[in-house]
Amino acid sequence: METSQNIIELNDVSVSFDGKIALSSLSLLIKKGERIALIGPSGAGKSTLLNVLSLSNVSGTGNIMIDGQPPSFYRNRKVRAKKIGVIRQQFDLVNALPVIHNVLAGKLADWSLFRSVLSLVIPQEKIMAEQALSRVGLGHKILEQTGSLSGGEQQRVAFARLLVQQPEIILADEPVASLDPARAEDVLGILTKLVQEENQTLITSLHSVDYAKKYFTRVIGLREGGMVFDLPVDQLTDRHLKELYKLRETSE
Ligand SMILES: Nc1ncnc2c1ncn2[C@@H]1O[C@H](COP(=O)(O)OP(=O)(O)OP(=O)(O)O)[C@@H](O)[C@H]1O
Repeated sequence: METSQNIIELNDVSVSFDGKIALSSLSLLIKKGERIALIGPSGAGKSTLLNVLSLSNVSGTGNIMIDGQPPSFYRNRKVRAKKIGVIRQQFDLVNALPVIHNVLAGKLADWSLFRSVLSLVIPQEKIMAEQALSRVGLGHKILEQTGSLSGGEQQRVAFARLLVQQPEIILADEPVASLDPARAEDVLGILTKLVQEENQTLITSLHSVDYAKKYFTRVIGLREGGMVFDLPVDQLTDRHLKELYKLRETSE
């Protein structure tokens, strides 16, 4: 029998900055294994929603439960890192270090400080890093300086780091925004394949509707902090998209 456990539950979540609404009374249930694309015009609240889900210090109102637990349960970095992994557009890699160290940084939450510092000299768990890098097609670049890699390769290093971290939920904010279309497809293809292999839950903000349709199972349209639609990808129509992206009528 299929279990339909909600790994994320948001109830009536609102966030505003200086009185301006960024998220407005958002309620949302997300099941384990879903691949969700957040789409919508600039300023719609996509990044704010991802920040809320990452349990960053976003102040707002409403209720959040991650795998049945409130945010306070995840205050400990180790506990949080096992549940939630984040990929950002700028990858958050240390450019001056070899690739292997950036990949093993995925283990930092597990390791003692001593071991983490030691890993800068004697790479620990090298096999684990090698395996993760092979899975993203970068097994041959393990000792290269991270900053010398292309943008697409650096994003793959960030994925390898997540393979080592093994969070249950992956939040990705515009992971392909800085890549050309061929590399963007390549990177999204790898990310969504890994997520399926690992049975993880993926929530990604995207500007491309085509990528949302091709790589994700569910699409949520946000506009001005509110939800315009929440659909399985195969039910998304041009009418939904027109409504989502329409330019605001001016009074002129
Ligand atoms: N730290 C902040 N301080 C003030 N206002 C903010 C802050 N973060 C977001 N906002 C505002 O909240 C609203 C939602 O922004 P958000 O970045 O979540 O949108 P987005 O959909 O991710 O946009 P984009 O596609 O351009 O990245 C916007 O009006 C934005 O200006």
